[in-house]
Amino acid sequence: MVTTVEYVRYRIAPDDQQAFEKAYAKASDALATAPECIDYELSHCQEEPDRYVLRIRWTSVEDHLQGFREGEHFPAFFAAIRPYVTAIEEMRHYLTTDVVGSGGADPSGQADARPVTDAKHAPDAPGTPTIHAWMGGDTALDRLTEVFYGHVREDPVLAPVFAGMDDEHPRHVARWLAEVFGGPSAYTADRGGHPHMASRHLGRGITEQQRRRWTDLLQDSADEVGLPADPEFRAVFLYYIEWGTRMAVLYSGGNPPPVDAADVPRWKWGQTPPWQPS
Ligand code: HEM
Repeated sequence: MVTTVEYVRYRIAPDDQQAFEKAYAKASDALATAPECIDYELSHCQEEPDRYVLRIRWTSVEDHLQGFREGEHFPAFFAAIRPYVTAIEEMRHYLTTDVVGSGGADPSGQADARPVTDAKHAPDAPGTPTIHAWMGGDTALDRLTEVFYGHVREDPVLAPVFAGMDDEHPRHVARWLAEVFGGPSAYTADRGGHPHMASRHLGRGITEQQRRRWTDLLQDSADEVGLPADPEFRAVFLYYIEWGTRMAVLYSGGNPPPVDAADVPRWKWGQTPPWQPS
């Protein structure tokens, strides 16, 4: 399928690069919720470190220029990146050609590439709502984690593990889950991203019994707050939760994976895209 890809090339001085990346982490909230944006990626040049390339896949050039630019998400996006507009060297739309494919590298051979990142998940079809949007966005996630950690505090298996829990913990986990499920990158921008999340589990020695209770209570809470109950959503939700809790156990154990090895994983619908009447 032919797709519209926008490339924006920037030259950013070393002193401005941290602020630039932070600005884009903020701006990406708008991209993550814009129905015209399929996905995006900001890359930093290895040979010439003052160069960056932003790649955005749009549902069409018109959807970008009319839909997004004239829509509700653009003001926040532009406010974040406005200081860098003069640093743009090229901004163009390209159409993909038939030359596309995967390389010969074996992803499973990159054992240390854990935890998985986008690279292992095929993108959703254009126009598919994000999992985050499907489940009701940040409001639904806040409600979910509030109810869930309420149960955790009362649970004989989990209460001791969370005895020192910060009152803000439910909100932080909600922001993490939002990012995993294709919503805003607030956890990365404000909370330290994957390294912070992973390091919060180090040395905790989470047992299988605790892990299983965590997943059970989260699913009970999903029912209680009325998250969508369709098979496709619940399958992909549990896919992440099962993987995430098992990763938490690995991080909490004696030989944890490196905490800074990855970005926040971005879950896609995969085998079970949402069923929508045609
Ligand atoms: C999908 C599974 C999981 C996710 C997404 C998750 C998410 C998180 C996040 C984002 C934090 C850091 C919050 C912050 O920014 O401060 C955190 C901390 C923590 N997690 Fe997990 N976690 C998962 C599984 C588990 C499991 C299975 C346990 C134990 C049974 C656990 C125990 C803890 C504890 C004790 C903390 C520190 C809480 C505090 O002191 O405030 N996590 N988790």
